[in-house]
Amino acid sequence: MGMTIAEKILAARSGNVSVVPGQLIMCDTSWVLCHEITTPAALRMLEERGMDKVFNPDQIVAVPDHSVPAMNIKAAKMYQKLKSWVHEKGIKHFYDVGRGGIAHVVLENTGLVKPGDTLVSGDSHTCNAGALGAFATGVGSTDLAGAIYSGKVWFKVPETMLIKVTGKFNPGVTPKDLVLEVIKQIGADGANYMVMEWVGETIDNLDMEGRFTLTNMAIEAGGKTGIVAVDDTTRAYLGARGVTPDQYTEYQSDADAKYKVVIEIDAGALEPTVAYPHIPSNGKVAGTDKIAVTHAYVGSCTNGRISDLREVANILKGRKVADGVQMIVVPATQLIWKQAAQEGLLEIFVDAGASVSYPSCGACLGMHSGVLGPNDVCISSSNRNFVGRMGDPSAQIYLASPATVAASAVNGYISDPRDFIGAGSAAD
Ligand SMILES: CC(C)[C@H](C(=O)O)[C@@H](O)C(=O)O
Ligand code: SF4
Repeated sequence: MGMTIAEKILAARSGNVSVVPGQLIMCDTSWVLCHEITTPAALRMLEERGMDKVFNPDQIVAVPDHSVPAMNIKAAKMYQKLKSWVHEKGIKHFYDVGRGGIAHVVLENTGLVKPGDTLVSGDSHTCNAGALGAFATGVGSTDLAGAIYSGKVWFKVPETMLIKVTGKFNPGVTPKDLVLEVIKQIGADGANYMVMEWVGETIDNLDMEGRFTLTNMAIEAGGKTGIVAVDDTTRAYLGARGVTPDQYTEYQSDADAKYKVVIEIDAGALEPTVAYPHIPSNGKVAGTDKIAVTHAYVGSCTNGRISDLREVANILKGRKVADGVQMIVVPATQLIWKQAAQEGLLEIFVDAGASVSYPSCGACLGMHSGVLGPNDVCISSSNRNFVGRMGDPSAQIYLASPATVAASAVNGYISDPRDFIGAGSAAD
């Protein structure tokens, strides 16, 4: 029987000729990604059992990102725990504060995770790396501890959902709008424990940044991970990071692979979409209701990349953030921060009256640098709008593309970015 890309990777990494959905397998993990929030608990589990070792320090990547630079003593201690472990175990892929940023985005750029690899981390957005044709997923602290110790992790082989996307994005419509529309259609549990495999001419024409936005949000539909097959775009992206095809294995889904669900989307019919509180599946067309905002947030592992910042700058250039709106822009990594500075984007943000923050998760999950107060209303380019996600439980979070966030920041209420851009900009 034919297999999907994900099934082929899981078969290869578990030493099986083939696997079928539902099968329990023990897999080798190519990479374990560690940040300072969930790794300390995993390390404590290992220490308490006298199992304080790592399977291979060279297959572990450590990036403190959520609560850095530390905003309180507790956060400082978690950071210290990660850092001292990294030094003790000789983990060389360590992207310290000032050298990294948001772990998932840092990882994209390192060239470490390659097509055909397996990656686990104690973070639900690990699915981000699936855009590279890898099987990447978040696990709990116990499985994380097991992976750190043994380099192995068990999985129930997931079913796969096929998402076929055809047509061309209209100006002002972006991959974020596509993924919000898919989640709206299938629901926040619509892909429960499934791999979301993205195919079709629209995906073929999409750059890697856009693909990462799609795979990143698989978890918001309950997905085990998202995945995109390797093509020339992937090869070129990896090539630019010094990774050549002889260093990885490309898998493609068989023509007779079995899919649990197939959905089809016409990208040309998409509109800028906003997920209303308090669930990412609550999408409506941007500008449907005139909702005043107090905060506008551009950042996160979903949409804090250079192309996102360029879209924001396109709209903010020569304009001002509305009075009464606090706009925060967070380039996802140090490299992106530097590139944005070189391209003059940071200056555009500052001239518009936006605050530019240092690379971290920060306000995305309400930890620091922009925590929302009672009844605040935030339009955010991140991925979750749950109650209390960014601060006070009475705050309202609306999710959208960076372009929609920028348009809303300028108007002071949730707005359609197409009102700000002519044909041929933003998504082109
Ligand atoms: C803190 C971490 C465990 C969490 C996750 O797993 O996703 C965070 O990154 C988030 O986005 O909510
Ligand atoms: S940026 Fe937000 S969603 Fe991404 S890992 Fe950090 S907290 Fe989680």
